[in-house]
Amino acid sequence: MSLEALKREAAAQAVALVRPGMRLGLGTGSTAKHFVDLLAERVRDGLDVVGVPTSEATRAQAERLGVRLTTLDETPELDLTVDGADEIDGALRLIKGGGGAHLREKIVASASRRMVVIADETKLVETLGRFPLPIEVVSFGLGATRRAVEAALAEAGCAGTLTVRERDGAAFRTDSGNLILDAALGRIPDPERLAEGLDRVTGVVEHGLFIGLATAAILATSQGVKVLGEP
Ligand SMILES: O=C(CO)[C@H](O)[C@H](O)COP(=O)(O)O
Repeated sequence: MSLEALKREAAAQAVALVRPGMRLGLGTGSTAKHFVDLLAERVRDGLDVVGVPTSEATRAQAERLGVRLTTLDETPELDLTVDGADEIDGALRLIKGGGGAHLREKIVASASRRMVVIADETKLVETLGRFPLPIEVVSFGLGATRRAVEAALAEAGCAGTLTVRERDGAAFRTDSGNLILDAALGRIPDPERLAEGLDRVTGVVEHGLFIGLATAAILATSQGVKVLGEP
């Protein structure tokens, strides 16, 4: 099976968890895109749900496909968020933000009773950190924020380089207009400690470590679907 087929399979399993009347968080990325596609098919068949998109890209896709949308202002509590991830460990800790949407993704997941991660098997790791950790920062004071982030990384036993994310030769801007520092660390020995350290840095808007948020992960493998946690 191709990677794309595995992602779609994980998305299909997650769509099966959706019940009429649910308030959903709609994730961002290529795997979450399959989920929104498949959800829209069920909506066309009469399923009544409402969703909060985690990015402008997901908003555009859901609107185009006729999935009814709301906001966290109108609907501050959600039943289920389904989203992809860049890395998942056995304790359901995640790295997210490869698409630069982790700020809204974390807000939406935090407002949700359950967060189910969908991914292909390549995302499951022993130790987080092979994927560069995205850290969203405000552009004002970037040099000082960068130094404070480096100190937080060192304090948490991480070594590596920080790169300002670019796209098409210019600094990448998130949906909220901020910059992203990608931290290439190789491994993160203590994700909780690093998350706490980064949370304390003024100028950091949000980082891509999701700890204690995912309640389950649906991982599509070439041998079938593997589920971690309680979906
Ligand atoms: O966190 C994300 C976006 O900010 C995505 O969920 C993550 O990058 C995974 O994307 P994909 O399903 O395309 O591999």
